Order: sequence, then C-alpha cells, then structure tokens
Amino acid sequence: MYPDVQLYIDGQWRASEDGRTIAVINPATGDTLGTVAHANIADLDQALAAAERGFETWRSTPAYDRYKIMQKAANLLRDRVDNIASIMTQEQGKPLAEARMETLAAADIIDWLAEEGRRAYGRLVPSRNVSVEQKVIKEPVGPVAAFTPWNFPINQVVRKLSSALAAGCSIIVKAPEETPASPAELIRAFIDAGVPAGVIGLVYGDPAQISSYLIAHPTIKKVTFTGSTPVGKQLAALAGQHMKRATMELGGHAPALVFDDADIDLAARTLATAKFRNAGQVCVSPTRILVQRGVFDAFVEKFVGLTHEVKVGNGLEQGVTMGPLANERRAPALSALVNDACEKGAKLHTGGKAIDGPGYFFQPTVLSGLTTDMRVMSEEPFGPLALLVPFDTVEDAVKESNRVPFGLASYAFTTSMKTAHILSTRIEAGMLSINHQGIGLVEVPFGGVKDSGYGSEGGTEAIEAYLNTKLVTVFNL
Ligand SMILES: NC(=O)C1=CN([C@@H]2O[C@H](COP(=O)(O)OP(=O)(O)OC[C@H]3O[C@@H](n4cnc5c(N)ncnc54)[C@H](OP(=O)(O)O)[C@@H]3O)[C@@H](O)[C@H]2O)C=CC1
Ligand SMILES: O=C(O)CCCCC(=O)O
Repeated sequence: MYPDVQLYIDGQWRASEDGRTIAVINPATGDTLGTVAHANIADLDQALAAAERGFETWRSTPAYDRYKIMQKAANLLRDRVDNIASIMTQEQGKPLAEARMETLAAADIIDWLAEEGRRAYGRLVPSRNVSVEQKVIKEPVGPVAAFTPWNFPINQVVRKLSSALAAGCSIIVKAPEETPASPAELIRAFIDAGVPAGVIGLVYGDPAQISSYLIAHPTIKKVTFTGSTPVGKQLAALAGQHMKRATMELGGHAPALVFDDADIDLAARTLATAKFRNAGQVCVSPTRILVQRGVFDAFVEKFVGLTHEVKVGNGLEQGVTMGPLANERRAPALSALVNDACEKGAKLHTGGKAIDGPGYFFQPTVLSGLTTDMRVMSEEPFGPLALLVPFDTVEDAVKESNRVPFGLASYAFTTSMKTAHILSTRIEAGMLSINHQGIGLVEVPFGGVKDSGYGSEGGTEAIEAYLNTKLVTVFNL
C-alpha cells in the first residue's frame, strides 16, 4: 500500500493550508500512486516559527539524550524496513534489495552520527598569561533548511537530518515531490522515537518557491542541498547573498581509471555493478571509464558481457537488478546524449534506447569511440550509460580525468603503488577509491570540489558543518 503524504509541521502531520496536493507517479508503470501535500507560504511561516522554538528545545537537550532518541529512531527504521523499502521501490523504481539496503544503511548513518554528537568537543588553548583561560566552544549553528533529491530518497535526507540533530540544530527538510513517502517514513521514525515538536519540519511543494523563501528567511542559519550543479549554483548564490553557511553536494562525471597492471575482472565487475546501481542515477556513478590501451579490448568484452547480465524490470519483482528511471524527464535526456554521441561517430556496443511500454525504462548502454566534443563526455548522464575510453599513459589519464568542471568521485584500478600515489595527489576530486568501491560509508567524508560543490556529508566533517566555533577568553581576576 502506498500512503498519501502529508506535511509535518510543529509536531503535526497535516495537509497544506489550502489543501493543494501533487500526484505521485510509479515510474515502473506510469500509474498514479497517491498524492503529496503542496505547502504554501503560510505553511512555510508556521514551519519556520516551529523551527525557531524547536531549536531552543533541542539545543538545550543534553547530547546524551539526543543520542538516545536518535538511536531509537535507527532501530525503528530497522523494524520497519520491509514496509519502507516497498514504498521506496514503488515511488522511485530501484529494486527492492537496493531500497532495503538504503533503509538499513540509513539506520547505520543515524547511529554513527548520533555517537558523533556526543563527541562534538571544544578545546582549551594554552594561553600567554597564566590568569587567562581560552576556551573553544562548539555550538549548533541554528535552524537548517535542507533540500534533497529523488535518487536516494532516504539517504539524501538522513545524512543532513542526522548531522543537524546530532549537532543540536532544528531542521526543515524540503524533500522530493517525486519520491515523498519514503523520506516521510524516515522522519516518522524520528518523531515516534521522541524528537520534540518543532525540531523537524517536513515540507513539499514548489522547490524554487520554498528554497527562495527559506534561504532568505532570518530564522534559517544553514543551507544544505543535494542536486544538480545549475540549481546548486543558484542556491549557493542566494545563501551567499544572505550570508548563510552552505553545503552543496552537486553533480559528478566520475572518471574510473583501469591500468594495464590491474585485476581486470575485479575492475569490470566493480564498475559494472556501480554503473548500473539505481539505473545510474547516482552522483558518484563511474561514467568515463578510462582503460589503458593494452587491456582495452579485453575490458570492453568483459564489461559488455556484464552489461548483458543486467535484468531490467519492475523493482518489486524478484531477480530484477535495474529498475526504471525515476521520472519521465530522464529517458529523453539520455536518448539525446546517446544520439548526439552516435551522430558524431561513437560506437554503440549495447543498449542506447528507451524501452517501449509503460514506465520509464532505459536499456543499459555502453559506448566507445568517444571524443570530447560529444555532449555525454562533459554532461552528467545520470543514467545507465557507460563510456569506455582508451588511454596510453598515466599523464593522459590524469589529464582526461581533470578535464571536466566536476570533481566528485573518482576510481582507479592498479597494482602499482607508484601509480596509486600519483593519482592520490593529482586527481581533482573530493573522493578517490582505488581497487574497490569504497565511497559512501558514513565514517568517511563524502563531498566534491570544483563544480561538484563544497562541504562534506560524512566523517567528522559532517557534523562540523552544523557547528559554529566560539572563542571564550577569560581573564581570571
Ligand atoms: N547530486 C545528486 O545526487 C543529484 C543530481 N541531480 C542532477 O540533476 C539532473 C537533473 O535532475 P532533475 O531532477 O531533472 O533536475 P533539477 O536540477 O531541476 O533538480 C534536481 C534536484 O534539485 C531540486 N531543485 C530543483 N530546483 C530547485 C530549487 N530552485 N530549489 C531547491 N531545490 C530545487 C529538485 O527538487 P524536486 O525533486 O523537489 O523537484 C531535485 O531534487 C540530473 O540529471 C543530475 O545530473 C539530480 C538529482 C540528484
Ligand atoms: O548523491 C548521490 O547520488 C550519491 C549518494 C550515495 C549513496 C550511496 O552510495 O549509498
């Protein structure tokens, strides 16, 4: 069963003030699943006033008590995983196994960040005068506005929500209208665990209206956004105009470098799994797979073979490994990229087309023969599209990796320590994973550089983004 989704404002699940709703579509069938409430300005004003009060309550709740409540929320999520995963698959399309994994990973993220909240230490700095005490104190930054996308409906919320709560902030989440019910279930777990009224708000509606209103509002002290680079730049500019702290987790175009000396089977298996996970709608998805010329042909054969093993279908069905694209916009966008590349001489090894019938399915696609004038070599495909590109030297691979304005994830496969060292110093990316897919765990940083944004949503940096640093210096008379 799929629920109609409401707003959560000031401790109440409720409709919007004017009763407006938006339809939610199942991307596997094109059918309407239900509705989500559409907030208006009056709803936002109530959410802001509640967040102001909620902040006062939550910041004065001891870190240990906040940790206990968050742990309870994590356990509720684990108890409810079957129901939540089914809701997520219906609204987003990903296979049930991936939806379960995302939900259980969210519980893990809550646990880790809850613990981290207990370690938001300040420090004492040795002073130049024995009568002076210099204290560095960490304080919650204040009410947060968070904007999250549809590709990981729970993961994108839970990192922001848990970091904010662990730091002692209140938060208003503008979750995605296309996949609203699973993030609502995440928030329900926190509410049922005992988070007080006003500490969490949940709204949906017109993204541009909500972001421009919340970011500019004096109540909001911190902005966090995951989504495309063009929208991220707009929101970062608005945050800058109002001097708000911001975290921007934006698009990527990840290079994956496979060297002659690598374990080619491991590289092909790891990259194919990462590429087709969530139908490629992942900002850290490997996109430009750069393969050293000596192993290029062998790699292409293995990778295309693995692509043929991907089973596309409704994510609720057993055995399906790739669901539909999450919304109607993606298939035409992907077709345009493939057609542009093929018209300019790319070789299509497999796939390349939307699949006929109901739902927004696209064939797992592999291209080679690519040149940098093809749009797909510079635009984030955000779909099941792998680009295989040969290279000769480490220098060539580094140059191609760094050519695009993005700098989020990168991958490499090599057994040479020297090559690994060169890459770790020369690749322009926030994350580099060598010989495995090691990106996305809560205990390690997650974020980009260049047009992929700034700030980190993992590791100790995650909570730091929600804390102000204050110096208190006392001359003891
Ligand atoms: N880094 C990532 O994880 C993501 C990257 N993207 C990138 O964006 C591309 C296009 O995605 P698509 O959804 O069509 O396009 P958009 O760029 O319009 O939207 C991306 C996300 O940003 C939100 N958004 C859009 N405009 C605003 C705004 N003015 N204020 C606040 N939030 C806003 C959307 O919210 P809503 O869902 O409510 O419409 C959505 O969640 C993808 O191909 C991909 O490259 C997209 C999603 C996630
Ligand atoms: O923002 C993204 O697209 C990546 C989220 C990564 C989530 C994960 O790897 O589980």
